[in-house]
Amino acid sequence: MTAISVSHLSKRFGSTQALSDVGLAIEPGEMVALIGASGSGKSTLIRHIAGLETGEGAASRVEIFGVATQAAGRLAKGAASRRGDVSVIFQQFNLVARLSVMTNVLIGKLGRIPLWRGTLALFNAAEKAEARAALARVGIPQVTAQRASTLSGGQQQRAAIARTLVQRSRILIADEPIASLDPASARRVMDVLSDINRADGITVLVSLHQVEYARRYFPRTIAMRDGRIVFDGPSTALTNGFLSELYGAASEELVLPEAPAAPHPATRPVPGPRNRLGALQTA
Ligand SMILES: Nc1ncnc2c1ncn2[C@@H]1O[C@H](COP(=O)(O)OP(=O)(O)OP(=O)(O)O)[C@@H](O)[C@H]1O
Repeated sequence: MTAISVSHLSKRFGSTQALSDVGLAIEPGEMVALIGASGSGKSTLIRHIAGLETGEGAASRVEIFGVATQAAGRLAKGAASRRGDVSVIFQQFNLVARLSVMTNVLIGKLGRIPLWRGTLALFNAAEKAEARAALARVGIPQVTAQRASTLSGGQQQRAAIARTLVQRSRILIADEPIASLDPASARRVMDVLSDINRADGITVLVSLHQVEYARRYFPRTIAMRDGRIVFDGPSTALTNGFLSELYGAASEELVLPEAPAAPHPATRPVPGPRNRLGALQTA
């Protein structure tokens, strides 16, 4: 059964056509990159898949594991119960700053931020052990008792991933999770996402600006431009030459300057000097 199915999804904001007849299908256990220049519609598509917005048009439809979460511009009955299957990590605002990391992770058990905020008393020992194990799994066991506001950007992303593990969602969607991270932190976050995809079979969809990360970590890439999907296939096909064909001048936003048009740079060093994150070093 398909994990994420989107068909004929369109969305307009005023005069901006943010999504135009978008269709895609992602199978369980896939790890898929969603790339595109700024404003191409990545976040809007993610919000629709997550059930945070509804599309337009009689034929528009989003299904999660075969169950419609929205159709013809309306949230479907039972959509709320499907939300637990999908965790979304945003670039910022993933954690409640003044709560401990532990509490933030345990919030995954509730699926929402509790009104009572700030107490661990409602969780039992097994749940706390699960949260600790999740934090160890993402490589930050030492921050368990710290306030979320004290974490670095990369640690915040990893704590958000730990919360997803505790929530036991079958689909993890991350919207630009590495956009504001230094290259080493970005790689750690990507390594954690790869690990939970491979080891736990969690379906992972990640939006990115930088195609180098898509090539390195994702077997499949979906590329958007002006609200449309312009490519959906193996990331190895996204050579710099092909990206230039797809995006024209906008490809500069996606490709490291001077990066080689290698089919799979994971096997080759990338000598590109800097992108907006800084120097991207090879692993
Ligand atoms: N709530 C909104 N109101 C008006 N316009 C919006 C709204 N949300 C998105 N848009 C517009 O829709 C288009 C797609 O935006 P979206 O945020 O999906 O792009 P994106 O690919 O995620 O960009 P970025 O990489 O910069 O985050 C943009 O032109 C944006 O300005």
